[in-house]
Amino acid sequence: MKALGDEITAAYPDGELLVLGLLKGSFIFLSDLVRAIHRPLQVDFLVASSYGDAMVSSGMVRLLYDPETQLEGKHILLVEDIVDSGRTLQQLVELLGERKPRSLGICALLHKHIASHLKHPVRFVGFDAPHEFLVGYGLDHAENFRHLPYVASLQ
Ligand SMILES: O=P(O)(O)OC[C@H]1O[C@H](OP(=O)(O)OP(=O)(O)O)[C@H](O)[C@@H]1O
Ligand code: HPA
Ligand SMILES: [Mg+2]
Repeated sequence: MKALGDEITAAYPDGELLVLGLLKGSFIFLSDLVRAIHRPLQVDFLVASSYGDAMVSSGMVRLLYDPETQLEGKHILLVEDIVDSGRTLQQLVELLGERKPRSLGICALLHKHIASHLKHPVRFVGFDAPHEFLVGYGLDHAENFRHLPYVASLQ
C-alpha cells in the first residue's frame, strides 16, 4: 500500500484531488489507500452494481448513488477493488468524463487483464489477478465474504 500511495502522491504534484471510491467493493481498499497518500485530497463515493449474486457481469451497470461533489476542474482518481470484464469502468469513465474533470485516473487493487480493449487504461494497479472469482478485502460473492482481511479464490 505504501508503494501505491507514494506513486499516487508523486503523480499529483498540484491541483485538487478527489478520490472517488466505487462502492461497495472498494470500501476497505479505499480506506487503506487514502491513508497512504500524502497530499491534500477529498473523498467521495459512487455506488454501482452489475454482478448482483452472480459470478459473471450482468452487462448492465446500475448507478445507485451519484456524488454531489463538483468534479469540474479537479483531478479525479476513481478507485475500484477489481477490474474484471472492464464494463463497469467503461461506463463510469464515460459518465465522469462528461463532468469536465481536470484529469481522470483509475486505481484498482486487482486487475484480471481480461479487458484488453479498455479505452481508459488503469493507471495505478495493486496486483495482477488470476482469472478466478475472488472474494475478501471488500470483494463479495452474493454480498458475503467482504469482511475477510485477505483476498481468496472461490475456485
Ligand atoms: O470489470 P467488471 O466486470 O465490470 O467488474 C468489476 C466490478 O464488479 C464488482 O462490482 P459489483 O457489481 O459486484 O458491485 P459491488 O462492488 O457492490 O460488489 C467490482 O466491485 C467492480 O466494481
Ligand atoms: O472476481 C471477482 N470477485 C468479486 N467481485 C467481482 N466483480 C468482478 N469480478 C469479481
Ligand atoms: Mg460484487
